[in-house]
Amino acid sequence: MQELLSCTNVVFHCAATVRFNDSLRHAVQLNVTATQKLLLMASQMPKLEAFIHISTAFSNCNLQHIDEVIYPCPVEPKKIIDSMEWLDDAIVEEITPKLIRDWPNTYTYTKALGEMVVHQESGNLNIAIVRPSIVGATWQEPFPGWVDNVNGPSGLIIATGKGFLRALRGAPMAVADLIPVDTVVNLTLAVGWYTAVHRPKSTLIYHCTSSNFNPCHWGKMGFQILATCEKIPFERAFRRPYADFTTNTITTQYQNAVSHWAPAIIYDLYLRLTGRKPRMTKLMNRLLRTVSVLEYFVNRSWEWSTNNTEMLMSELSPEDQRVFNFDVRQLNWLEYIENYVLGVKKYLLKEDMAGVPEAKQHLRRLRNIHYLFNTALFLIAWRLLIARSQMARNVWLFIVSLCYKCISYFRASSSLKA
Ligand SMILES: CCCCCCCCCCCCCCCCCCCCCCCCCCCCCC(=O)SCCNC(=O)CCNC(=O)[C@H](O)C(C)(C)COP(=O)(O)OP(=O)(O)OC[C@H]1O[C@@H](n2cnc3c(N)ncnc32)[C@H](O)[C@@H]1OP(=O)(O)O
Ligand SMILES: NC(=O)C1=CN([C@@H]2O[C@H](COP(=O)(O)OP(=O)(O)OC[C@H]3O[C@@H](n4cnc5c(N)ncnc54)[C@H](OP(=O)(O)O)[C@@H]3O)[C@@H](O)[C@H]2O)C=CC1
Repeated sequence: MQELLSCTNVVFHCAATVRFNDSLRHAVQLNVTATQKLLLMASQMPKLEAFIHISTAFSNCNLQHIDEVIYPCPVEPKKIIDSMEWLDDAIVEEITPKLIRDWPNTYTYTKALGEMVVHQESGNLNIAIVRPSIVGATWQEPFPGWVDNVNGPSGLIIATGKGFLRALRGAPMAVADLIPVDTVVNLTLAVGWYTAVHRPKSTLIYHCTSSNFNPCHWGKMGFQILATCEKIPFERAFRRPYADFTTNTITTQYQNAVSHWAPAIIYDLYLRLTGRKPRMTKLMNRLLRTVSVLEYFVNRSWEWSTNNTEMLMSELSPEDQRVFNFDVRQLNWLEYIENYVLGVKKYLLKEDMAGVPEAKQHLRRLRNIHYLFNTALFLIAWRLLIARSQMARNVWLFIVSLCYKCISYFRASSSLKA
């Protein structure tokens, strides 16, 4: 502690819980109280030049247009911190929806409270806040496509590529504000420099977002994910990668029943019959729970102003603009998404490119199974219908006699020609 206090020049405060479903108590402890404690610690660092707090562009996701300012919270963070000390878990759980109001989860809510704490308790510290949007794999450094966790889109890319995720409730034309992690790091370092050297009078907030500079939509992103998974498939896929966006509750429920639950149940039945432990319904349950917490962000578009970020870009020398590049206008989304999917394959799934021919062969086998299964299903349904309905029987007899007549006609005409 003594060494940290006496030697630290710049604090980059990234630690947080990013789980959307964390209990309010835990999220407050990590995202609000810990921020307060770190500020207190920072105030005892004589050599400190700058304190950079990492928040999220979604800390005010209850608003549609978000400026680079701190918005007031409905309840004072100090009151929330105090109440967590004496309320028991059951009561905290009960009052959570009332406290978080129109924030979709405890994560975004406590990140907003964390910003307010930074604002209120900055004292004489030289502070800035960086708000990244949805952090994705690297764009350039150390190499394209590097990723090390399943947060944000990465987990859903795996689920899509492996053929588990077939439908996602989302708006294909909604803005997908993804930002590569190396861009976030470059901007954060540049903010550290600017805050330490220029010492702005007030706390500046920097939006680290892409949509203002180079917008992309979920439809385009989803399309490129599928195209890459088709070109360079993941190994041992459950089904061929195919997915679509659904737009209302009924189609979502239909897709969940037919495309998610039915194959999982059938596969588990097959596992049971072959003496193995069923696992697909459990996995599907987990996937759909994950999808349900993420889909809020795929159904809406936000606008973030980026005046401070643009100002910072113009303050950097041409050499620093190159080294600490955060200008996403140069980013080619299709190339980026392809590298992202390949990065997921390599760094998360630990799959080698040498396995691609076998993975393609596996997809061809899955396609044949799919055709066979559909044909069998159709024949069974048709047989049942014929057994029960006179009209279906008549249609069937009509089709059979028509086929018979056609065959007789072609036979007769070919023997006449001979
Ligand atoms: C007109 C044009 C038409 C065009 C049409 C074209 C059509 C084209 C076709 C469309 C194709 C569609 C393809 C779809 C492709 C998908 C791409 C879309 C992705 C969208 C993603 C949006 C993400 C938005 C995120 C916004 C974030 C805001 C930014 C931030 O500040 S926060 C950081 C982000 N935080 C997270 O992501 C955390 C999320 N995780 C959680 O909240 C929790 O972990 C949980 C998921 C709720 C689960 O919690 P539990 O308590 O149940 O368990 P635990 O946490 O222990 O985890 C259990 C296991 O689950 C794994 N896991 C965790 N997160 C994910 C995840 N994101 N995805 C998958 N799996 C996850 C975790 O690893 C555990 O696994 P285990 O260790 O093996 O048990
Ligand atoms: N991922 C995203 O899309 C976005 C993330 N952010 C923000 O970026 C920051 C980093 O997030 P991300 O990298 O995605 O998340 P991770 O969960 O990967 O990283 C969180 C970090 O916090 C540390 N941490 C968690 N709990 C504690 C604790 N009690 N004491 C000390 N350290 C702790 C973790 O350390 P350890 O590894 O040792 O557990 C880890 O290094 C967060 O502030 C998040 O809000 C903002 C916008 C988007």
